[in-house]
Amino acid sequence: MSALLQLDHVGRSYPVGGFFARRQLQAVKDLSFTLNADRPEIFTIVGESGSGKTTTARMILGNEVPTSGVIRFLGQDVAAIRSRKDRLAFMAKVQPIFQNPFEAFNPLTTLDFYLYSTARRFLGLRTRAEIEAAADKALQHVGLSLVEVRGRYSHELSGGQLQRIAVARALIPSPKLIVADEPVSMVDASLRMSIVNLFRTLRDDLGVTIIYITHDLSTAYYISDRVIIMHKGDVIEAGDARAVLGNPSEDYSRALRNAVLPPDPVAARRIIEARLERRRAALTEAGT
Ligand SMILES: Nc1ncnc2c1ncn2[C@@H]1O[C@H](COP(=O)(O)OP(=O)(O)OP(=O)(O)O)[C@@H](O)[C@H]1O
Repeated sequence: MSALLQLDHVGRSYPVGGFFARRQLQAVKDLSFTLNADRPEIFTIVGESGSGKTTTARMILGNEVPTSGVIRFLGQDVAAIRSRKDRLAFMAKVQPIFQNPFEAFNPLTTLDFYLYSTARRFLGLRTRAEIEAAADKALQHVGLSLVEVRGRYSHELSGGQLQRIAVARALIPSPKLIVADEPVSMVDASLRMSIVNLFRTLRDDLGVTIIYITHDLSTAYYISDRVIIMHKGDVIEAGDARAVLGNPSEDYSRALRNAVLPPDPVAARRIIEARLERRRAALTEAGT
């Protein structure tokens, strides 16, 4: 078996109470797992708030360096990637999807711009026709098309549609791994299943492995192949998703149920409205 991603006794601690303080908060403790390069899967990390999920995602994406252990992507130590060229090559293969699609896109920039600039940056495309073809192809994979998206702004679309566009953008460089950190918690409950179903399609049709990070036990149960459950930085359960999530032990299943975030599209809208307002005010003040 060749490993796509290997976490080998990975830990991450932070000083508590100031930089020179002796106490450390162990956000992630001794985490090990391997994703197989030959078998795309949906690998889910479930856990209540503060259990270390986002810290793990940030380390896998190379945005945070482990304080112990090593993360290897296709055999390469992620923390040791230094040059701009190597970093770009890594980012092409490992793409993130973030929680809040309303924050991922600048409200004053049309959405097609993000797709075009990703195609230019990662694929090195230069002509308008090539760039548009790459954007359209990626959008088709998520059930959209360039005709539907061209010239539109984030506030014109729902959270579910925006998250699809975020997935399309991530697909442009043909990644091997997508790290999706709470990708449906800001999406209307009725649209969540369609987004997680999309992850299945990406796994099956494009051979992309997905690391799906969530509080949401129902979508986790529905789409995951394997799951780990984290609690205060530790993995307290790991294995086949049906076995682990179908039969969780009392304590943590209760803790997780309590931790499930309500769908909050209203809050997401409020964030975007406030950002738009701030930008409009700044533009007016600058006299433009
Ligand atoms: N940069 C940092 N400095 C100090 N402590 C941090 C930092 N990042 C995370 N932590 C702490 O590490 C712990 C794990 O945080 P993390 O964000 O990884 O958890 P999580 O499971 O993703 O939670 P949530 O679902 O609320 O995002 C928390 O106690 C958090 O406060």
